[in-house]
Amino acid sequence: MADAEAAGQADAVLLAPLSEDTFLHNLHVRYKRDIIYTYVGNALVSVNPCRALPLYSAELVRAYLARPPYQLPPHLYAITATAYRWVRDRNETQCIVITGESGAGKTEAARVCLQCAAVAGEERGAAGALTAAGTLLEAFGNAATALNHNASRFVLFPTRHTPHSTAYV
Ligand SMILES: Nc1ncnc2c1ncn2[C@@H]1O[C@H](COP(=O)(O)OP(=O)(O)OP(=O)(O)O)[C@@H](O)[C@H]1O
Repeated sequence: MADAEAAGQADAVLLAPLSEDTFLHNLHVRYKRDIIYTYVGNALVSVNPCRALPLYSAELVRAYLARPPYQLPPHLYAITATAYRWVRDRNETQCIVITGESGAGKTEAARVCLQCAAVAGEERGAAGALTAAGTLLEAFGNAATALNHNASRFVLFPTRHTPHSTAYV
């Protein structure tokens, strides 16, 4: 229980009182424990850790795919798994909107979402191919700026088509 409290509130909507101060304090508490994802209702806030954290694996993708939303801690996998289920089960096109200032981690977040979708679709080698394609595009289209040593200087509009004939962006 004390541990859960020390980890902050997983969904900022449940903060009492909810204010800018308590919201930022909650993100800070979680960030100090390497918990970079926090829900705000059905949106996800991600804080750039600026270092590699052991938060990503195919096993974890499968765990998020196997559970309903909100049963596991906030994660990009939960967002992507929910979108994937809507594509698979309801044949509805889904769009994941990722926004933030330069260097916030949008490109990394998009990569995580696409890798999750590749694992979800059981496409062998797709996750690796996506990473390789991203690295190649970034070699031509990225540059260092004051805010980000690897800033995207081009527009990337990844669209993933599934056997269900819907696009996954
Ligand atoms: N989840 C993460 N884990 C570890 N490092 C990260 C993560 N997200 C971002 N970073 C680090 O921050 C850097 C900047 O992230 P990224 O390029 O994704 O930002 P961006 O929002 O796409 O920036 P820009 O709009 O300038 O292109 C990355 O090169 C990486 O070093």
